[in-house]
Amino acid sequence: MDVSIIGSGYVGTTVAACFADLGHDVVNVDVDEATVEALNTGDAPIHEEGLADLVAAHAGPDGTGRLRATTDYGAVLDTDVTFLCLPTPQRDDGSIDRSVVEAGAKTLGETLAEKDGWHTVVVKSTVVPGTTAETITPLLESAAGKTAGEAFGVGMNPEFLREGSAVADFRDPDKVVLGADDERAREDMAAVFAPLRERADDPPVVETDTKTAEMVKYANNGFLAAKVSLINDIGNVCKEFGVDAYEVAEAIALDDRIGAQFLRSGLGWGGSCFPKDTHAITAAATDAGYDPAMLEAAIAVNDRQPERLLDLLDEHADVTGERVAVLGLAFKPGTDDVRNARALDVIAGLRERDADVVAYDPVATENAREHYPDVEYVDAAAAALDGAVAALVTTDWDEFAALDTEFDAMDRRVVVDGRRVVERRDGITYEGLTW
Ligand SMILES: NC(=O)c1ccc[n+]([C@@H]2O[C@H](COP(=O)([O-])OP(=O)(O)OC[C@H]3O[C@@H](n4cnc5c(N)ncnc54)[C@H](O)[C@@H]3O)[C@@H](O)[C@H]2O)c1
Ligand SMILES: O=c1ccn([C@@H]2O[C@H](COP(=O)(O)OP(=O)(O)O[C@H]3O[C@H](CO)[C@@H](O)[C@H](O)[C@H]3O)[C@@H](O)[C@H]2O)c(=O)[nH]1
Repeated sequence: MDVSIIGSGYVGTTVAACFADLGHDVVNVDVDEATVEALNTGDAPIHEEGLADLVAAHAGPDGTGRLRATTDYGAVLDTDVTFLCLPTPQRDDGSIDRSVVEAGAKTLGETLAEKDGWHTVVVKSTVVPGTTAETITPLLESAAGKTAGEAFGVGMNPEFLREGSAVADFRDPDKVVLGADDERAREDMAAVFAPLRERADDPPVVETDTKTAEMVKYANNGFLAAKVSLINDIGNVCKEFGVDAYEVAEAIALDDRIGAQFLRSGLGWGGSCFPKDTHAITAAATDAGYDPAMLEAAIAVNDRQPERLLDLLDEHADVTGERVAVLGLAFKPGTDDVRNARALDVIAGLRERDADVVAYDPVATENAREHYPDVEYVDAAAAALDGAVAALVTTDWDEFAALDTEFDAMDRRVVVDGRRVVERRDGITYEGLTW
């Protein structure tokens, strides 16, 4: 099929490259010229495992020609289905900012005014329940001067990929959720996903309406964020009793009803999704008249983990005017993304204590520099540890587990681990956040 993707960020680029790989002809539309140029030369505009190879295979001069990019919305006219993959960030009050996705829908609608024949628009952005039917569809209708269900169809297909394993997640999904308010839109979405179903060994497909599909996405992220907050809450209790939360987690994971995933306690969740999505659904629920106590508690527990790490540091070192190493800047390993990274909160706390922060991350330094330009960034963990009075472990990169004699270069060997990466050992004053 001919597929267009509006927005070529983490989701749009991954989905576009994967759709091209499934045999579709795909065009990415993005307002950012550098992104478009990168794709058209066969380069991935973002860092994701396996994405560079896929983009090189299908875009650029040496590609199959099945993937291209443009800044011109007119490109959607030659396609059958358009996926909206535009950002839906958080406003200051926590609620969802729909301005970009609305602007994109309006331009798309104006473009579809010129389309002869049927077209299906699929919202892939994460939007609060009701947005597709009550905001996007009317916007498309008024901009196109056409009626949904007659001239075009609208669907909602939430995305569950994780950063760092986005391509693998897309190729082997736990489920595909197809929300539609009319049958033809549903058929078009099913046709786009048909080759994936074949290749991925028939993952479960949930067919529903757009509002339920929207809610499934928030329920998924809310549940996972709350699961991590619950294990963090339990971990904090464990720490009070001198019990190892990881040993406890291993035992409870044997109960099938609990499961083994998302039980790594520590510094908490960051990233571009859990923080904004828990806030957005909490704000939307409150607005609708319901107080979502569990989701609010999940956010509250998460917000205090960085300060708990710093409290542990205070027990072992006065860091005023002292060099402190921060190991890890990305919100999780495998990505250069620092959006809502817990490390940024930890750095803020260290600066409040007038510490000299020296930070290291294998790939996220440049992104962190935008937040803290005057922090000292080094290109190896050993260089960060050299002369430091304490080290804080803030991202669970594998390479931190291999650190050993590098600790000898510290001025005082205090290690406060927020991610359970470093082994407790002789010669080091070691504190784990929940163990
Ligand atoms: N990042 C993830 O892991 C992830 C996973 C699942 C769902 N989501 C959801 O998917 C949506 C997109 O997220 P993302 O992380 O890919 O965003 P992103 O910020 O990485 O990318 C958005 C892209 O849209 C482009 N853009 C902005 N305005 C535009 C416009 N008017 N027309 C065309 N292009 C425009 C930007 O230049 C950028 O390339 C969000 O709703 C997010 O919550 C994200
Ligand atoms: O046991 C765990 C698991 C995760 N985390 C933290 O939780 C955050 C989120 O991790 P993860 O879910 O792996 O990454 P994301 O890329 O943010 O993916 C989430 O957010 C995406 C955007 O909505 C969804 O598509 C994914 O399904 C959902 O997992 C990170 O800070 C992790 O360090 C923990 O602290 N302990």
